[in-house]
Amino acid sequence: MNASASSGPATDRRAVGRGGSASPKSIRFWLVLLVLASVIPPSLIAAFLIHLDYRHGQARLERDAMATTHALVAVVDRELAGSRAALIALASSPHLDAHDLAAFQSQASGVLKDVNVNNFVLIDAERRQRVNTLRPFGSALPIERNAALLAIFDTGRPAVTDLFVGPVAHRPLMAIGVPVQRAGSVAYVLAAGLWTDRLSRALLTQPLPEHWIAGVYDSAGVVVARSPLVEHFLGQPGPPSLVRRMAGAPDGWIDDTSALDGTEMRSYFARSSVSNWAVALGVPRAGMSAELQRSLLRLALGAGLMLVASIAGAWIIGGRIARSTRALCLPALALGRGEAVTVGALPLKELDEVGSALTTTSTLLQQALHDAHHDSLTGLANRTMFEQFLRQRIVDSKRAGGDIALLYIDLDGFKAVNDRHGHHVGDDLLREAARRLRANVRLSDIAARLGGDEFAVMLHGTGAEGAVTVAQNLVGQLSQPYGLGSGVQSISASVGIAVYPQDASSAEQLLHRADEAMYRAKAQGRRRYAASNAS
Ligand SMILES: Nc1nc2c(ncn2[C@@H]2O[C@H](COP(=O)(O)OP(=O)(O)OP(=O)(O)O)[C@@H](O)[C@H]2O)c(=O)[nH]1
Repeated sequence: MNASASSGPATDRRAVGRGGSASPKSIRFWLVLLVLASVIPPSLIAAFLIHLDYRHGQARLERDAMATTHALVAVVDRELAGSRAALIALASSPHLDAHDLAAFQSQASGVLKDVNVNNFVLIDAERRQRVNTLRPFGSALPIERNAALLAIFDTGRPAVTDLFVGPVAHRPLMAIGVPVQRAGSVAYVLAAGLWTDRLSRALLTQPLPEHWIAGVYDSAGVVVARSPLVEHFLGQPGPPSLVRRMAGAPDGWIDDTSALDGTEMRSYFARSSVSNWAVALGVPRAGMSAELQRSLLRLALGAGLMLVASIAGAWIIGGRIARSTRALCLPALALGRGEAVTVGALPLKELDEVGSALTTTSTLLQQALHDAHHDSLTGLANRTMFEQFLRQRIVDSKRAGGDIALLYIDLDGFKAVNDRHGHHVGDDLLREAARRLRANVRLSDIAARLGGDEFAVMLHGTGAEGAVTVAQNLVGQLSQPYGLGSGVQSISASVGIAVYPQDASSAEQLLHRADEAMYRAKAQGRRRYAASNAS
């Protein structure tokens, strides 16, 4: 960018003055604001949508977990139902009708191979175990003490025991008992013993998500089966809050229960209608919100990075815009002082357009200034400009010394050219006279058209003697024939000479003296020069 500027922007700004007291914000401020407005609201909306999605996911998970719990109950029930069917079939054995218990044991042992039962026990009304397939027939067998099985003699209805340690098996097991009805009363209770690892294995085969815990609890809330780690928890009472909750509802869920291994869980549970046992499905609470936290963290990181990158970008772009904008200040101020301004290419289109506008305005202004100070016909300085120059030169001369000679020139017989050949020929003659004037003085001298057919030349650093020489030459040059229009025009010129400081002390006086001298030359017969009276 090129711009001529003689004083700093601060001075000019003071000179121009600014209205209003609120300080305007920088382009960087607005760009950063734009970035914040573009990044933060969408990020908040995204966070809200993620949270909404999480809530939907939670609801879905709850439905899935509840459905899985019921499915696990069905698994347990299926296990028990299979055993009960085998029991009912066996209870109708003809060997029992015949009280042939040896044959019955043999039959029961045969059935064991085909059903998911570990042993059969036959209990008589005296509470004695009469058959136990774990022992050969005839072995000494204990008195049955399991209350749930013994109650069948009174209720006549099948029953499922809680977990107990079998007196023959010597291990934790559960049992299903059915009545063996003979002659309208319960003659025997036939029970099937089930090792609980069968249930745990059944739980293990369920496709549960990682860290989910499935547990089967008997009616007393004792762990009957568990997946995983049943070996650590079998026979232990379940978490008290869960056991209490399970006792009060057929199904549901409970928060804040601690699993037996200490994990914070949300536990979903459902009760089996067959056994009065319950199945609980523990879902770690940490896992439930971890995905939400991860998503929100990812979003926050992404938004943060985007924010930092965008603000950095806005800062850089804002800086470029600000620099380019400020680069227009000096040319604009120079333009205000009337100086010629040329603004080079700028990196931003709009600012480049402003720069071009400044250059164009400067060109127009220079043209207007030129027009205001020059004669439009001849291109010479006009009277206004000539007088300004003259005054300035006299000021300079007063300080630094030196003569200024002023030649006042008037064409002789010009009116006749106009009258005879028309104004356009007169104009051409004036233009040619101006050209001859310019051509016959130094570049440092100033030639002007003062009006009509009157011209003036200011000779800087020239005294009376030099002025006479120039005047003589100009009379000769301007009096040469002018080949214009249809013919050759012959006119002449009269020149008056006045010299500063001997003839005048001011610009006006000097002009006046030269004008007087010019009239004297006319009076003396034209085509000549005359010097001021004072010299
Ligand atoms: N063509 C033309 N004529 C002009 C212009 N300005 C003034 N004039 C004419 O120039 C003439 C000047 O008048 P004078 O100075 O009396 O004419 P002159 O014949 O030179 O008279 P003397 O100076 O006494 O010799 C007038 O007729 C004006 O109309 C112009 O721009 N163009």
